[in-house]
Amino acid sequence: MAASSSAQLVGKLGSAPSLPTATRSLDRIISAKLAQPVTFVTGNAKKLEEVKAIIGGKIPFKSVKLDLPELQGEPEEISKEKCRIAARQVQGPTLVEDTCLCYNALNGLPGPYVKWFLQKTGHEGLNNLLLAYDDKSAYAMCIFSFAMDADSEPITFTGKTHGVVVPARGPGDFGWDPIFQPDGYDLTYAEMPKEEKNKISHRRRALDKVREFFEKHDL
Ligand SMILES: O=c1[nH]cnc2c1ncn2[C@@H]1O[C@H](COP(=O)(O)OP(=O)(O)O)[C@@H](O)[C@H]1O
Ligand SMILES: [Mg+2]
Repeated sequence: MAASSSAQLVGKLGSAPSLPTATRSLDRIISAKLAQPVTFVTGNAKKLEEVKAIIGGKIPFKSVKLDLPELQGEPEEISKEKCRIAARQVQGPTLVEDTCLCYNALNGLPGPYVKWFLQKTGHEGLNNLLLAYDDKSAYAMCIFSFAMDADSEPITFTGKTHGVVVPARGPGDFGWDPIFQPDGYDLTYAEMPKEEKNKISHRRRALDKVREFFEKHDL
């Protein structure tokens, strides 16, 4: 979807012969950049769905399905390292993201390791981790990393949404969505209409920053 909309955009820009010269030359620069869209690398179909819904058509990107190895460490470094590995394969502008669910009572854990906790212990296990604490507050965090190519240092864009961890409610088709209830809502991410989640989510907030960066640098 995004790939085809960027192709349409390139097509549109390329067929504007009646524009003033200054605009035309700017168009040429933009067209040249759009000719090589950003490759969003992810092995997670649900993430891709949301990224498309949030920035599809706004940033020219295509996607490649690839499960990348993840370093252990601080969330920002994990995302950056994912990006370095991905950029070597893409050989061009590369975007990746890593997502964390961070419990305040546990100083940010499970954080980047939530994937393995979810896989091994499910929603119930993720709730049980907080049994010993009154504080059920948490934040969802998404860190996108972007690199122009394999030789450039990735830049990161972080988005956070604060909320509480609750017993699972709602459809279970995306990760820990059923156990995360964002502040100001009576609904978990899973119970909210997709469009609503995409307006306030950690992913949306991070992607707003990615988009600002692309706009600022005329990419
Ligand atoms: O927006 C979200 N809602 C619920 N679960 C999510 C969301 N984003 C990522 N996850 C889940 O959080 C875990 C950590 O994500 P990570 O970024 O390492 O996933 P990936 O390796 O599948 O790309 C995974 O289990 C993923 O499915
Ligand atoms: Mg991860």
